[in-house]
Amino acid sequence: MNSSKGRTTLEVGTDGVAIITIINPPVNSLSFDVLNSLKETYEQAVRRDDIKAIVVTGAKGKFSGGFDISAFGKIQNGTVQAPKPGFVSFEILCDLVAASKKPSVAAIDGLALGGGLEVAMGCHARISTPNAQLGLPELQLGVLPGFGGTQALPRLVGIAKALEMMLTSKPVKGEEALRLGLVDAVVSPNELLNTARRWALDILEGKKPWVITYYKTDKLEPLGEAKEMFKFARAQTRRQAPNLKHPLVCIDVVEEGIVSGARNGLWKEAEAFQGLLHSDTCKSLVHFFFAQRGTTKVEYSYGFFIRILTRVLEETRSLVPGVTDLGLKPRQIKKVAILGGGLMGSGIATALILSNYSVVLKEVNDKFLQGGISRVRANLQSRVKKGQMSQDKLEKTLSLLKGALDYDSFKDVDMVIEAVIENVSLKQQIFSDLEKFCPPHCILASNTSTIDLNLIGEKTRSQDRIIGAHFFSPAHIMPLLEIVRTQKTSPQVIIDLLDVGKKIRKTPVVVGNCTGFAVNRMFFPYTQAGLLLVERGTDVYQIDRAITKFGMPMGPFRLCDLVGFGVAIATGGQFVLNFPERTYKSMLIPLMQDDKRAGETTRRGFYVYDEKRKAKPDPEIQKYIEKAREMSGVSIDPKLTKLSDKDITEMIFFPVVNEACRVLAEGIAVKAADLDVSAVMGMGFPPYRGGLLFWADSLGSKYICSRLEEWSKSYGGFFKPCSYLADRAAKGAPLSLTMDPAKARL
Ligand SMILES: C[C@H](O)CC(=O)SCCNC(=O)CCNC(=O)[C@H](O)C(C)(C)COP(=O)(O)OP(=O)(O)OC[C@H]1O[C@@H](n2cnc3c(N)ncnc32)[C@H](O)[C@@H]1OP(=O)(O)O
Repeated sequence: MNSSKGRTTLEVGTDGVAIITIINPPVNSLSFDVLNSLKETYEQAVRRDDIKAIVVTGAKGKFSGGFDISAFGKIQNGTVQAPKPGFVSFEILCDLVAASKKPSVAAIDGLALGGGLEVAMGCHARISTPNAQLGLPELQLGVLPGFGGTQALPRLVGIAKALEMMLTSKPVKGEEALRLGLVDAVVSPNELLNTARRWALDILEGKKPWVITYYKTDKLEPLGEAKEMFKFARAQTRRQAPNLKHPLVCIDVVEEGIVSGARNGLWKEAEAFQGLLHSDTCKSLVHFFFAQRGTTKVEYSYGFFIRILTRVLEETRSLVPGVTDLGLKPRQIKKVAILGGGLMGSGIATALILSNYSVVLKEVNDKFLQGGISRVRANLQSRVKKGQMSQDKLEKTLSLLKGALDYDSFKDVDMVIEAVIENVSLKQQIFSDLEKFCPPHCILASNTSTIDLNLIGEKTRSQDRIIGAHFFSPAHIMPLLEIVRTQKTSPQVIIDLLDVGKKIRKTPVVVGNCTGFAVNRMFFPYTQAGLLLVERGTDVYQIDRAITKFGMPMGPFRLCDLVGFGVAIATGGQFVLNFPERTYKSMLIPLMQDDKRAGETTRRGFYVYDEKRKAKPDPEIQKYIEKAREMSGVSIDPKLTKLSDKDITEMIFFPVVNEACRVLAEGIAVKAADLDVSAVMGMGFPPYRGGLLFWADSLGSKYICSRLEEWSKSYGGFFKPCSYLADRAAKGAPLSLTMDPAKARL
């Protein structure tokens, strides 16, 4: 079939129980080699007279993370041939494992996800540890469970719970799995194998039930009730994910099995899996899966190498090039100080204490300090309200937070994150103070979203430990962390912050130092394109509708209302200053702000808001648009008043793609995939489109460039394609093609 990796082993004990172990580090994924080996080993176990019963488990405390996702791409591009439909679900799990005359028990520790759980469900019983995670997350990859999971899970836990687990992709832990009937017992890791062996023998001896999952019916809801559940699930899916087909296909497949029996369901599952595997959605989501895991691999870049080497020579210090390929180990960060208890500072403090870091929160006076601590408490309280945390745990977590009004407690901190207002001289003063009061190993991070880090650290001699830690609001919820490194930031400091980022469950992306870094650079043209179109006659609300239909959580105008016009104007100012040639200077937002329409907080912006914060279009905004149009000296363009949704999407997003190309060309990001992750996690770009540049490449650089050129002739330099984009379009090359590494700014 193919030359993938991994294997299974077979070991027989004196009790006549064979232990089949899946071995394929790091997560024991089910490569074709593993699956073939599993089949062979099982056949052997069934054949051998010295074997009475079978236990399946995974090596090193992990059952299995599911089908090998790296094989998806190989099947899609034809380098590997997919096994025939039903090879795993019928041939291995149904006809070999489940139908065997020897009982099988799955011993589950760590992960049993996707295909991993499907293998376990093929067995006659399952024993797990309390911390094991069991789930079918295939929908997150644009496919459905393809090893029989659509039929097995409803038969073990009921249709309603099975649909929930598949549609949300959320795993359950051992205890909940036991309550649901997904596992038969929960034991500690060191009792796991012995319990499973004994259980298998008990089945053989008739002391425990011999259950074939696919024939089970006791958990299935009656047909009438089931039909209602399918109807409800479809309606909810259409509402929540209108652009996605595969969740609906999954519901159809589950229904087929309920209406026509598990074998028919399994056939439909096998066919549907093959079809979905080749969909654009699956290709995009698989790309995103690996892009997300690739952000922490910040490897050697030639430009960086030269600079570091030069520095080594200059400073005769032994520094080594690269970042994550240097063999450096993250240092242990125990105590972190945060300066500023506003929205950002309190959010960052919340994220840190939730991951057991000791935090000192410093403010300028007691009133502000108490305000900051209350915000942290409120953040935690909302978790209690949602049932994600007990009140007891809240108090324990909060005890990790100490308040401070001076620098006395900074003498043993390992990292400081400054999160005060965006004022250069204030930040410079703070960083000189930090240099005095913090120990020499302490990392000095700033949460600035726009200011140049070299400027912030100008008055210190600690440039090598100054780094940007750019969180997104609300910091305890948003998953992205931009780690901004200057040319002087030491690799060790980057490694340390990457480690903290992962520990607080963020996706860290390392970027270079410039105004707006990566995410805000890409966000800027998003709003600007909206303003340009509106001044020339496109309807505000049609723009927002088209963009939401494309898959963004909200359009540019609803977003402006949410962040507030004050922030929009302040960041806009930075861009006008730094990139004047491509900034569209509209007075629309300042005009509205002058009239105390400043967004959601004032309950009026581009929309009006009721007490429940529900947004409603407001015809009154027309007067501001007319005034802004007059001030810009532009007139309505009839073509722009009747744009299709597709045209709107392209006119808003192609300038964003253009800016992303500049960010790549300048070496602010090292790889296109990092920008894909940043766009999804920082901007809300739909992951099922694979990220900004992956999506752009699906349309083609030539097409994007020609449209931008056409618009730039009619509407000015804002649309002018940058040389990186124009160059790739001329060559017919993808935008994600690796740049010349010598230009990297990292
Ligand atoms: C037919 C079937 O129904 C279809 C399927 O089974 S599809 C697969 C279903 N399984 C999944 O979706 C699980 C995907 N994996 C995950 O969610 C997470 O990796 C995890 C929860 C297993 C582990 O998370 P975490 O500990 O944070 O480690 P993480 O960095 O994500 O992964 C560790 C490594 O394992 C790899 N990996 C994880 N799951 C994998 C899989 N199923 N196949 C191949 N590689 C996998 C990751 O790419 C990463 O590789 P790297 O070190 O080279 O970057």
